[in-house]
Amino acid sequence: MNPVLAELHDKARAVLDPVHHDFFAGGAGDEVVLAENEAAFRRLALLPRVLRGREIGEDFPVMISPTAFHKLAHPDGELATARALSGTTLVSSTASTVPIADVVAAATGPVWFQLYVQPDMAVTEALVRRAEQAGCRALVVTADSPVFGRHRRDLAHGFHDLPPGLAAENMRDLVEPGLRNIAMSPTVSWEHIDRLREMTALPLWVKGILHPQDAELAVGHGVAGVVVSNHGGRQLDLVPASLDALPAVVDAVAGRVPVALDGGVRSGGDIALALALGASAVGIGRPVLWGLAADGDQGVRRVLDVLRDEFLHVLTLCGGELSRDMVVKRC
Ligand SMILES: Cc1cc2nc3c(=O)[nH]c(=O)nc-3n(C[C@H](O)[C@H](O)[C@H](O)COP(=O)(O)O)c2cc1C
Ligand SMILES: CCCCC(=O)C(=O)O
Repeated sequence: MNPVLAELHDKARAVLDPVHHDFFAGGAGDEVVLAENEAAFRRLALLPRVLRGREIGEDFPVMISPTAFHKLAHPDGELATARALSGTTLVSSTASTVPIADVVAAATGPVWFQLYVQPDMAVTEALVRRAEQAGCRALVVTADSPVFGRHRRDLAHGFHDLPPGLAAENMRDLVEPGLRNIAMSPTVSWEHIDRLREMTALPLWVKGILHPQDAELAVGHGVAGVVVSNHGGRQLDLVPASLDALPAVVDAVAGRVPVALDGGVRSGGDIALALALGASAVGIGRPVLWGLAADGDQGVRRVLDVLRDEFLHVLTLCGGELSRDMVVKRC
């Protein structure tokens, strides 16, 4: 892990209510997948190419993955995260504690809207219109959550509601006045993806793909991209590390749409490994929350800056290009 990220996590742990720290840090079940997401990177090595004789560009293929409830981390919540982007894309959660229009207004980079499809499609449509009117550039439908994950740390703390004064603001006054809960439903299907495509011209990504046949289905349903993700180990605690699931999805998609990855990315080297295995970009979840809790927008900026600097350094050391033949197992 990049030491700056470790330092920011230490600082976040010191300032956060332990219940909120554990909400951010925790995973589902025995937290096997949570640990595996990071461990998977340590099992791989990169074989650099040399003497390629080229300067590298400044492209930084990183997005901020959608995470809920930023006001639990910092009083400015998602506004602080949005201010820190300087060109990086923020995927803003349905469960943000700031309305999406305010997130976009504060943003210094593109904002995409992460959508939990609501079984009442009138509610889903109202969310989509809200995201469109706010100026979001894409929708990211989270597909790995037919039901809430069971997070033992939250259950042990009895944490199931936001404290008074905080709410999932995007869920206010949709269809009718008042605040709705975010529903997760096993009835959500590819048919909803088709309906969303008819409903909006925004590019539609699907997040939470692990099985190559689902990647194939996603392409068949006309998505603009897929995100290989296990929700940071917060849903099914039986799945592979997202890095280990990546190559089969990349093969199934075969270049037809971009394939992003999130889960366990903690250094510039991790970004390079994911790209070498075929990811077009990576998403960062918890480290952004640690930066936010430690130091608001400055902390988030620091996370992005150290990852950018480290990634470009690793890329230079690798000869400026990354491909699957450069990845080997450590023995
Ligand atoms: C506290 C927390 C809240 C999250 N909330 C959402 C969410 O609202 N929507 C979503 O699609 N994913 C959510 N995720 C999953 C992240 O988008 C992402 O897949 C995961 O955090 C990536 O792993 P990382 O934290 O190891 O970088 C959440 C993750 C965390 C840690
Ligand atoms: C309704 C909030 C969902 C947040 C989430 O996706 C998570 O905590 O992993």
